[in-house]
Amino acid sequence: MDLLLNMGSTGIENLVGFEAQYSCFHVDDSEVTLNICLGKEFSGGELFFRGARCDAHVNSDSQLEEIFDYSHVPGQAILHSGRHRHGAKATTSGKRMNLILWCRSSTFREMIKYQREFAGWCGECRRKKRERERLSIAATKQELLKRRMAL
Ligand SMILES: O=C(O)CCC(=O)C(=O)O
Ligand SMILES: [Fe+2]
Repeated sequence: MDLLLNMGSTGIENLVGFEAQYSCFHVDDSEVTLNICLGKEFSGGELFFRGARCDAHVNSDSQLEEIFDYSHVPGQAILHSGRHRHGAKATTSGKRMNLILWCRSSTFREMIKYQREFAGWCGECRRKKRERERLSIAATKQELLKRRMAL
């Protein structure tokens, strides 16, 4: 969500559209993806999301709270960050037709190279930052305890 909000101001200058064709786990070459379910009668084909990641962490594990599945509804669309790792499960019966629109912004791609605070949208960057803070607090507590004992 952070990524979607942050890119709002940069504008989209490039749109790529195609019919859904792959189901493997991936990130899109887009800032934002619009996935429109055109129908028809089908079962299966659920989307599964496993957390947004920057290039450095694209293969890292998912945390439990990042696991999210979505069942397509004909006539409805889903908007997601291109960096949100996802895939589509197999269609188990019928025919599913989805129109995918990749919205790209080269301005946004440049900005995230230089603006460190944008790293907050990557779940793994956030997790590592929290871990560093936890270790630093633990070390400070330990140090204070040692000093008190030495008095
Ligand atoms: O609905 C699908 O089969 C493709 C899903 C996908 O890759 C996307 O929404 O970006
Ligand atoms: Fe995709």
